[in-house]
Parts: sequence; C-alpha cells; structure tokens
Amino acid sequence: MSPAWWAWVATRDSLTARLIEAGAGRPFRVCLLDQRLGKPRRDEAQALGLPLDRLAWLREVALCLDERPWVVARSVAPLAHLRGQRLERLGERSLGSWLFRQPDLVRSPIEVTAAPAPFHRLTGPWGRRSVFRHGRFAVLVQEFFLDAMTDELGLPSR
Ligand SMILES: C=C(O[C@@H]1C=C(C(=O)O)C=C[C@H]1O)C(=O)O
Repeated sequence: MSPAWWAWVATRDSLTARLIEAGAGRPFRVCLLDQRLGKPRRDEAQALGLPLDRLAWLREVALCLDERPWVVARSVAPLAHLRGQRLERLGERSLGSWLFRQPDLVRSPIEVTAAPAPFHRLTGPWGRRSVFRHGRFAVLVQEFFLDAMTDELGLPSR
C-alpha cells in the first residue's frame, strides 16, 4: 500500500472529520442508502462474535463530497446490545460524529481488504473494518474508499 493510502486506511480517529478536512470546502453529506433490521452476513457475524441468524441494525451510507461518493460504509450493530441507543434516528447525521463523542469508546484493530464492497456497485482501491465498543454497545463499521476519492485527491491507484 502506498504511504498516501496508508495514511487514510490506518487512521483511527473520525473518518468523517478527515474527509471534511480533505474536502477543502466541498460540501460534505452522509447519504443514507439503507437502514433496517436484518441478518448480518456470515463474516460480519463472525467479526462481532455474534451467533448466525441474530438480528442486527444494518445501515449503509455513502460519504459524499460535493454529492460525489468518496466512501461507502456499512455498519452492523447487534440488536441485543442496542439498549435504547436511538440509532434509527441518526438519519443523514454521521454515525462517526456520535461515536467519537462517547468517552469510553474502544476500537478494535483495523482489518484491511483489497476486495470491493460486497454491498455496493462502486469500486475503489481499499476497504477496511473495525469494531467499536462503548459499554455493551458494539458496532462493526466497514468502509470502502472509492475511485472518485482517488481521482479528486490525486491519490495513487493503491
Ligand atoms: C465511524 C465513522 O463514521 C462514518 C459514518 C458512518 C455513518 O454515518 O453511517 C459510517 C461509517 C463511517 O464512515 C467515522 O467517521 O469514522
């Protein structure tokens, strides 16, 4: 991986905040693609240590600069641990801006893939995922950087 991409893929603070900064004045928007209860994919359940066929809160968004998607993200939060967190009310507000306000937030190591997002047609160089925990609440956040971001920021192809 090029150092330029490593700087994006390995960042452990808020991607939302970094995108806004890198966007240099381009309007930022979380475009809500899907938000529902459903069964996580097998690899998602495994990453969360969740028995297969348990319901989870699933959310898919595109992180857009100037209405162009730079990142697509899918988050999976086991229902049993939601405990009244009003995630369905987030709408087009960034999950990251809520998460990073939680004082006891713990983030797992970040796993990286060169495979495309299994939930979206747009392609890009890298994907990553990690689990955030705050108390008993857990959410797996999977983020895929897209070709539009490579172009707009003049980043190397990988
Ligand atoms: C975890 C973060 O939140 C981002 C915002 C998301 C959302 O609103 O659904 C999803 C994943 C992230 O790309 C972050 O900003 O780092």
